Parts: sequence; C-alpha cells; structure tokens
Amino acid sequence: MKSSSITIGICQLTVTPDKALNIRNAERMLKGAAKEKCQVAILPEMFNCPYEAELFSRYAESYPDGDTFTMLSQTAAQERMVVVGGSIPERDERGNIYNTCFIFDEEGRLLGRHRKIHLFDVEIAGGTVFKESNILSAGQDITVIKAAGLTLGIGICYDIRFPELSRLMALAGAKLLIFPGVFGMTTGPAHWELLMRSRAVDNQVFVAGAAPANFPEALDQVYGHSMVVDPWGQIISVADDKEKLLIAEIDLEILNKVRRELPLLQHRRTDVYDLRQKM
Ligand SMILES: NC(=O)CC(=O)C(=O)O
Repeated sequence: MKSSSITIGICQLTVTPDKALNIRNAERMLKGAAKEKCQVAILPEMFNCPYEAELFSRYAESYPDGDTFTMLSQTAAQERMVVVGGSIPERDERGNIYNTCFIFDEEGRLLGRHRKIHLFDVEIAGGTVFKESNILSAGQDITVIKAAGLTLGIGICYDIRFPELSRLMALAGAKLLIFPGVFGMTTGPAHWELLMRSRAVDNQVFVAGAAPANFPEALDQVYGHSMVVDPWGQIISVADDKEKLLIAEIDLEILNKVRRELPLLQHRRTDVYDLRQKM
C-alpha cells in the first residue's frame, strides 16, 4: 500500500429489533475489517436500533455508560483501528435524545462526536413519512477530526443534503467526508448515489456512505448501497443491499491531482457570493 493512502472498511450490517444482537453483529464486522487491515472502520446510522423514531428512546445510551459505547471503544483498542461508530440514539444529562456518531481512536479513546444537525422531517406522498424532531434534538456543531493520519468530516444521513455543511468541512481541511445513513426505498434509488457523488465533486474530497443492509422480512425496506466515491466523482467501491464489508483505498495523491488540475476551491468568488452587497 502507498504511503499516501489508507484503507477503510464500511460494515453494511443487518439491524434487527434485538439490540444485543446488533452490537454483536457490529463487533463481528469491525473485527472483520481489522482482519482486512482497515485503518478506519465505519458503521451505519442507527446500527443498534431499527430506524423508527418511536424506538429511539428505548435503545438510547448516555455516554460513557452503555453496551454500545463499551463495544466500540474496546474493539477500537483491541484491533488498533479507528472506529467511526455510525450512529446510535444518545441521551444527554437533560434527557434530550440525539442521533449521534461517536468516533474512537486506536487506543479506544473518544476522538469526537457528531450529533445529526439536520433532522429528517419529511412527508413524501406515496412514500416516506418521518418526523425525527418529534423525538430528537438537533446537533449544533460541525465535526472535523484528525484520525489515522487523515482529516475526516462527519455528517449523518440527511446532513448530506445540505451542501453548505460539506463545503465547510472541506474548507476546514477534511479530505474524507463520512456519512452513516439509512435511506429508504423512496429516496434511496433516486438520490443516494447522486448526493454522494455531488458532495465529492463539489468539494474534491472522498465521500463514504455507510448504510445498513436490507432483509426481506424487515418492516421498512432500506436501500443499502454503501459506497465510496473519489474526488473525481467516481464510485470506487459499492455494495448492493445485502450484508457486506466494503473495502476501499483512500489515496490522497488522487485528491491532490484532481485539485491541481481543476483548482475549483481556489476559483471560488466569495466576493460575489455575499448577497448583502446586492440588496
Ligand atoms: N434518513 C435520513 O436522515 C435521510 C434520508 O433518508 C433522505 O434524505 O432521503
């Protein structure tokens, strides 16, 4: 492997109503990623809990107590690998619940935490109806962290639809944007790939989307299709909707080449973008 590159693994796993089973399943797949020599392993959104708003409270944990945190931290330390813990319902000291990604370093220490900023409140005729804000509180912070020799930007699912967030993470130095997400069968086929590739091309960064696997008996069918996109917008690795460990190489030489040849970020006209000038 080149010195400019790292290997990442996305654990596209099945999420069931059994929390203990989900945690064991996540641990098994993280260990699989370590065997494949991944330096960073990524889990999907709500990997310990079915993606149903009314269940979030029952499955929630308060950091640092809880079986999910313990497994994430111990596995990161045992395998000496960065673990991007998808997301779980997190309860804070005031009882608010967030959709939160916890990230652990190779020693099992908490590196960072991203609380989903944009809550998924939609009503699509004949399709998805969801109101996260009935249960969840929104995060207030942008999450950019250094891990495994790389700067990572973390968003959760619906956060990918807001280009401003990805742009700010890229301007803060993120070279790989990671989005754990659960897209369903309404928006998944229409938008999942489009959004991953758009954010990659907009910002000339790698983008990794980590989704749960589908299974035929699930009440709500999910789209799956975890993928990794390079800064040119090419899909370098993609799953179907089955359980899978998806491996990809993140080579910063590719990012540097794209930015050298097509210096998009340098060509921004921030002097023109300020609407107040024209009002
Ligand atoms: N689940 C989400 O947060 C977002 C989603 O499914 C979509 O944007 O579509």
